Amino acid sequence: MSSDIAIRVEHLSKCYHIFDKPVHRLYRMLQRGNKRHGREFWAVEDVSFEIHRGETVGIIGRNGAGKSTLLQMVCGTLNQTTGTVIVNGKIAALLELGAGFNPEFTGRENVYLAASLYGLSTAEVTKRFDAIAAFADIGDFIEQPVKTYSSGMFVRLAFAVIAHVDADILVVDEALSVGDAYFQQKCMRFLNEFQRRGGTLLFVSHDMGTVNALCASAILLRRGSDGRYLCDAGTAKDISTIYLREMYADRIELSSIDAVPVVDEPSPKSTPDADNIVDGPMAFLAKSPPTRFHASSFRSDTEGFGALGGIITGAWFRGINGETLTEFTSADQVTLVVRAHTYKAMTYPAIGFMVKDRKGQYVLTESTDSYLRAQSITAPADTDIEAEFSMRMPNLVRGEYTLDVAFAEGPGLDHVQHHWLHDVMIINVINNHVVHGIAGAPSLSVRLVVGNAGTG
Ligand SMILES: Nc1ncnc2c1ncn2[C@@H]1O[C@H](COP(=O)(O)OP(=O)(O)OP(=O)(O)O)[C@@H](O)[C@H]1O
Repeated sequence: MSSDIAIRVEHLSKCYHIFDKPVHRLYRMLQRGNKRHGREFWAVEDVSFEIHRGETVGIIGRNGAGKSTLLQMVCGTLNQTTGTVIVNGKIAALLELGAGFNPEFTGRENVYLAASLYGLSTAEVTKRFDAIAAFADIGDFIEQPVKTYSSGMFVRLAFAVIAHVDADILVVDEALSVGDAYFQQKCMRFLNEFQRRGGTLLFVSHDMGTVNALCASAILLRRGSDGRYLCDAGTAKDISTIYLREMYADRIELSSIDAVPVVDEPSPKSTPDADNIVDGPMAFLAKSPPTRFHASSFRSDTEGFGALGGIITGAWFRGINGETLTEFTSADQVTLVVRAHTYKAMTYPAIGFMVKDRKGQYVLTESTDSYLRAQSITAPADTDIEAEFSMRMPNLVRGEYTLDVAFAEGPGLDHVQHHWLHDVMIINVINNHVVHGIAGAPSLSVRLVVGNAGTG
């Protein structure tokens, strides 16, 4: 196999035997495969593809499409019925909660057990144990049997192990990333670094935004309308477009079958809300509902880096009366204050912030640098500096976000990063009307004119 191929799958299939009653499985075993009992179910059929080293590939398909079955065969934890899998390099996977763990063993014992399955010697695990425990960050639970763990703790420990076994290929099911926002950001940083070092990543996801953000290419598994099993590979953009098109095509079919004419509801014409009627009987105007935000307090014990000529010491949202805000909306004028402290005299001190979504993508960033560069600001040693960013927050899609803050010195790209702190604050966004993309348009009003469209 060419040395730049990490995985080659050829005509791979998996057939399960389904039995209506448990006893039928026994009959079949006793009668050496007599097919009278049970029936065959092909979970994966005649799949072929190649993945190059260093590629990040999204594995997509609806529930039951065969993603886990395929990847378990790729990882060697499930035998195929037919076909071949060739893997070039060490592969580690986070596909099933608790796979490779013994529930009766403690977290520590399971680290040794799981890492040994990836070929690490006891001495090698001992050398890495502290780093694994620090990554998992589950405190004293590391000495408890894993059967007492929450699913979040399981994932933390399992991810910590696969992050420390020097895998060349990682297989991660996004559905298992059930950790909190801090842990999720830690995993995303690890995966970004793994990609940067040339690792090959297979990422199972149902979220096309994530697939497009993380992956260059994707593989789509499904059964066609004629019942044939299909596997398409291509760019993430093309494959996610096929997936969404097919999913919505099905929904349109369903809704047209299910649609029942509604006769009792008032027609738009008779809507009694006079505020909605602007000009003419068929024009409707609505105000965009504000998005609600909840901001946690500042946390300084998070991961960070920098030359430490100064440090970030605080960050909070402030209202127009100077009060600290934990709850606000997109309609409110708010100020994000970021405070730093200098340990040395600085020329051009600059402070910036970045709001990240759960996948680690920056959705909102700002810095004092581009606004204040011309003003040649200096700051003596041992001084507090505050940056104030006054704004209205955009209508971000519902979810959990985190805030990174950074303190640098020097203009533009020619700067020293003194302190970059990850995830100093969690920002929860409650938005019931924006469901796609990153944010809703900052609409002043939304109007629908029925009948006279185009007349002004
Ligand atoms: N041990 C088994 N015996 C019989 N059928 C099985 C077995 N394991 C999986 N299947 C079936 O194989 C099909 C593919 O399952 P698989 O778990 O691979 O799908 P998936 O794409 O990973 O789904 P999801 O997105 O829900 O995790 C499903 O119809 C499932 O019911």
